[in-house]
Amino acid sequence: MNPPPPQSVIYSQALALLKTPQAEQGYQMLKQLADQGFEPAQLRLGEMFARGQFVPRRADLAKQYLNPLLNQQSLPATLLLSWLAMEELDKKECQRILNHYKPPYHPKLLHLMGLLMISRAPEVALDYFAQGVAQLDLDSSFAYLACGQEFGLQLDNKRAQIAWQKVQASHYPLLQELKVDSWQTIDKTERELQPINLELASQIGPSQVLNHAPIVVLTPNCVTLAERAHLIRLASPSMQRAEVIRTVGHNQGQASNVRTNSSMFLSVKEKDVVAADIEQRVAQACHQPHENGEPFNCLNYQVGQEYQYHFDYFAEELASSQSYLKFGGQRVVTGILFLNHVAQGGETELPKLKIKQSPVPGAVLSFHNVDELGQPDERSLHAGLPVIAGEKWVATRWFRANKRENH
Ligand SMILES: O=C(O)CCC(=O)C(=O)O
Ligand SMILES: [Fe+2]
Repeated sequence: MNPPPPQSVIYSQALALLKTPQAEQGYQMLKQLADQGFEPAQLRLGEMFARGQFVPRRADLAKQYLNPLLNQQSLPATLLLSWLAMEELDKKECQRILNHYKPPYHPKLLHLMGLLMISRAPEVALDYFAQGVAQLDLDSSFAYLACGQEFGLQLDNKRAQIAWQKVQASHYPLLQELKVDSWQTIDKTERELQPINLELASQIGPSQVLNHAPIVVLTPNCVTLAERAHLIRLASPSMQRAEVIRTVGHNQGQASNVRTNSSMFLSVKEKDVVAADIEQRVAQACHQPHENGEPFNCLNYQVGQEYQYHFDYFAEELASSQSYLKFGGQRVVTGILFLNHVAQGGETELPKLKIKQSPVPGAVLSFHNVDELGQPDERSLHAGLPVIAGEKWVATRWFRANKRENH
């Protein structure tokens, strides 16, 4: 009798089957391997349940498969578990997972841990980025310089030089926001990394009220330069010509002249622990429950591109709106996070309220799309005006009336 094929062979067969009509068989093979303790299968199944690939999304099952891998110092398991914890607003658990991973740290982890700390304790974040720079990591290099600049921190001469060489040779987003002569550099001795502490207070605001009834608010300083660059980097690979869900006379999801920019939802496929953290800050700035929010819709406008006057609420008279309304109800509040400085044009205009807001990098503009009775409010009419010079990046979050079931 032939010996059974090695686990790695069964594993490859199972993965191949997932993409065929025999997906169920592939899933059962994976499950068996995972239950036998085969780590690649545990990781793959954990990721499938975390992201809802091939199977319905189930955070509890994802955790069941991924948690044992923490003891093996698995980087992907650490990243997935910390992202799930952050999505569930469980900062303590996120902290526990990240601190479970012991040095030497992977540069990707150093970068993400730094980003999680930057708006809470920038000097702690800087130490994480510095170690990423020592490993010649591009993301950490940008974040090191950006963090030093934004918070007026002193950088190590050698590290700053290495980081600058690295980013200069790349097309890093927001590179032009780095001001080469603004870093204070000295020779610094290496400091030990402090454990991640996500409970430190993070300050948002104070907000500026642009209109009282209906309320329109601008909240500056919600997101740092390094975080803005990170969001753009996450969104970039999947940007495509924007689709407008509902425009009268257009089929749902069809590309439209109302909106000439490109867009993507930063949903479970692209999201990471940092994006999940920033989502929560936007919810805070909009005074809305995080659970009611859709994932970020990231928009990019090149010169001449715009998003013409429109409403964000679902028009109840349209049949297509009913399916959107079923999961969470109406889009009651819009929060627009400005990700960069636009050289000219690109203002967000609410013409009925006489508001024309130029993008303020890192700020959130929020307004209500419904009135006190929850009915669509036409005063929320708005547009993203054409970009005249430069380009424009925003990340929009729409908050529903209720919790969204299928996040
Ligand atoms: O880009 C803007 O200023 C407006 C974006 C917008 O209206 C939206 O995302 O719904
Ligand atoms: Fe809008």
